[in-house]
Amino acid sequence: MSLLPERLIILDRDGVINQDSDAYIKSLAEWIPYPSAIDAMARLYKAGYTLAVATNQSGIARGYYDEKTLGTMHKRLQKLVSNAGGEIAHIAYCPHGPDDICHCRKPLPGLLEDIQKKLGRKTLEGSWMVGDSLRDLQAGEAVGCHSILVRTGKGQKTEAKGIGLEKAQVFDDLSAFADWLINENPVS
Ligand SMILES: O=P(O)(O)OC[C@@H](O)[C@H]1O[C@@H](OP(=O)(O)O)[C@@H](O)[C@@H](O)[C@@H]1O
Ligand SMILES: [Mg+2]
Ligand SMILES: [Zn+2]
Repeated sequence: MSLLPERLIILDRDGVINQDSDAYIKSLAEWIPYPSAIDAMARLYKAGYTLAVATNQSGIARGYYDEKTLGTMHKRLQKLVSNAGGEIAHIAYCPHGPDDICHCRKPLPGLLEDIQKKLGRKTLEGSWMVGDSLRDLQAGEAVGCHSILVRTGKGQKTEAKGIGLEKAQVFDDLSAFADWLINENPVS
């Protein structure tokens, strides 16, 4: 596994890996992955990238579901990616709500710092943060990540708002970003 920061891709979950909902993703049945995203994760892994996930899960603080249920979603995600030949090195989540004043709720960088520590990285400078919301990109930029906005989930709305996207590259979905990273932008 490469320890080069540019070989680390940190993915937002809802709206990037799986369908999002304004009513939150409250159960395994509601967790519906984008098939092309699972395939893209496996392709990136096979191309030598390390994958991690950083996700806000305020639905826990709001009482919509519990950490056990969230765990079933993440077990399913890990299995799907592993069956496709990939692997997720770490899934970091924030269970808090907006009023909990934690350090891990994006746009704060706490989840990414957790990933950095867990993966034993010196820096995230030059790593990739892929999200559908501005707060995902803000969390990444706070620790020096390249910003990748995808148009799935809330991505089209984020793009239309046009705020804070000066440093972002925009792709239709995770698969299109994977194509670009693997085929057009060979990393040393
Ligand atoms: O996109 P990631 O970070 O993986 O997860 C987002 C979810 O936790 C939920 O985050 C909520 O935001 P608030 O937490 O209520 O501000 C809403 O945007 C929901 O629609 C969304 O499902
Ligand atoms: Mg999202
Ligand atoms: Zn938190």
